[in-house]
Amino acid sequence: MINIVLFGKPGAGKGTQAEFLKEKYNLQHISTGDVFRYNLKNDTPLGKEARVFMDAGDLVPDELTTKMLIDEVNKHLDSNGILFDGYPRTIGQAEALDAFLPTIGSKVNATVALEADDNILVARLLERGKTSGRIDDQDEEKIRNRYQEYNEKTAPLIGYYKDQNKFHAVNGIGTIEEITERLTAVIDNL
Ligand SMILES: Nc1ncnc2c1ncn2[C@@H]1O[C@H](COP(=O)(O)OP(=O)(O)O)[C@@H](O)[C@H]1O
Repeated sequence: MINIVLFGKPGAGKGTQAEFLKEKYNLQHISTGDVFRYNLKNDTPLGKEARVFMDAGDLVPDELTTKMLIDEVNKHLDSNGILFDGYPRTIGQAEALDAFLPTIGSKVNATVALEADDNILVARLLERGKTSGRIDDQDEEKIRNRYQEYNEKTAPLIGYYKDQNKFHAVNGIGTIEEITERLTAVIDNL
């Protein structure tokens, strides 16, 4: 398996790029945000637990998130590899992933980050909020809170993966095609 972590702030374009990368490299795309939203919509026990955190723009606690993630990975053990989108988002989650993947004979091969300026990203999210129906995209305060969560809890992962020589960053500003090309240039060189 080749496992790639797609990394970036809220609104950086991870979901958009994941659609292209999963096709190109025949990877299974796992978006924790999408799995949570599915559970919210269907009002499952997991959805009920996650809702209060998600609606506020807070991270869902690690234990709940990691359990869900492992369940998802276990559904796709026969895949060519996994494109992780939205996980890990804390050092605890990264450590959990590094503990879990070897148990299925696998590892994180690389982390690829989409970089963009906060002001551009906040504007993108507010625009998305007009049509997506996502509560967490409709209120600037909730968006700012997601950035605070990112800065406090997720940004330290850059150092975590740099220490493992697995961190690659690309410029996330440009057309969708330009950014896909930058990402594929990195992945093709792994
Ligand atoms: N790995 C994770 N750990 C904790 N919470 C998560 C994780 N992934 C998603 N969530 C929850 O789902 C929400 C939406 O996730 P996502 O669609 O990836 O958001 P964004 O567009 O902000 O990057 C997050 O704000 C958070 O509440």
